[in-house]
Amino acid sequence: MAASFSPLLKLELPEKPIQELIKTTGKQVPERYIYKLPNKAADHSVIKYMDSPIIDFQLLSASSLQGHEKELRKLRSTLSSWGCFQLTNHGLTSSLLYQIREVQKEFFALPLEVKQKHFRTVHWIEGYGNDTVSENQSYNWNDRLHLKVYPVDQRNFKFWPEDIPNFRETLDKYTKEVRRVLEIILKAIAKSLNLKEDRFFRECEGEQGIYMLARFNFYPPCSSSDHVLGLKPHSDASSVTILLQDKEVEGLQVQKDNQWFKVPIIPDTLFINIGDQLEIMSNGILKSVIHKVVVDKERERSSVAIVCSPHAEKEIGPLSELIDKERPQLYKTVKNYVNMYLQYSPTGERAITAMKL
Ligand SMILES: O=C(O)CCC(=O)C(=O)O
Ligand SMILES: [Fe+2]
Repeated sequence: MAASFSPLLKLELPEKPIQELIKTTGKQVPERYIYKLPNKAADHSVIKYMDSPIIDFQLLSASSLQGHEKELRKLRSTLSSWGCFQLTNHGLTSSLLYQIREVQKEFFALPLEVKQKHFRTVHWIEGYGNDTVSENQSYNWNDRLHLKVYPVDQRNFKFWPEDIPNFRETLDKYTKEVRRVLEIILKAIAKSLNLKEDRFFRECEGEQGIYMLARFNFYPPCSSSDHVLGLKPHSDASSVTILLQDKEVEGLQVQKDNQWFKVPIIPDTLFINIGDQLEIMSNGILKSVIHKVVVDKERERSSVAIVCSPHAEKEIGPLSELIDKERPQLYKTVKNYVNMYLQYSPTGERAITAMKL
């Protein structure tokens, strides 16, 4: 059975980026940014660190290596409990990680007149700006730049800053490297579930190529940081998200068994999380992790997420190999899940809940 969509909501975008807002409001947090639910989780001191294992990319990629099978078992176990892990030995050089962080820094440091040439609209996320929310929902304390990076012919250069000389080249290089990692990760995940190695990869790649969106997140500091959230609790719409955290400033937290855990910063690792679409395809074996971002009182924080999804026209649903008597089909099938997600998330509800049978 295919899922149906709720009617379009009235969506709102903040008038100004936070970076501009804080120039005029000083320490006062505007009402619309105050996160209304009890937000004890913003208190770093009482939250433990996530202790999911670190996964070694080299061991995942070569079946000939001793330790490959063990790493696959670790992968399956962490993805069905935490829904995320930190990846080491991925082959992205420190110099490339430095460069992508540098171009990001340069973008957010550009004057508003320049950045606003790349403003997003209320109708679609690509471009510079905050997230849309529906009436009465609070805004995230976060300025973002979203850019389609793959397939290459889908790039919309009007959103790409031309004032930063290395921007295109760096993002292009970064995308290629993340795609390389993504392919191996998707293959390893399939193997870990005893599926054919290319099962998830082909499902995501389809005929049109996997869809990759780069999301540059920038969280200015907020002196009343326990009243705001950089990102409200959410799961990603993606199959898989590959995230480069800030080098120094923590903020990302993940939920497991209704408890929040801080994600530690481990130099040069990538943080990988399962998104809703892989939870659906795996018939609920893999968990699309709920996560949020808290804001630092004094220091700005940045991250670069690459969210990877099948093409909108590709119908997705639980794989037949993962449905049986013990594990009946848990989710409907759907086309353009991202669109469905974008209709639900401004309300604070999870689209994946509507996908359950
Ligand atoms: O900034 C982070 O660490 C997380 C970003 C995130 O969750 C997202 O972009 O979906
Ligand atoms: Fe996220």
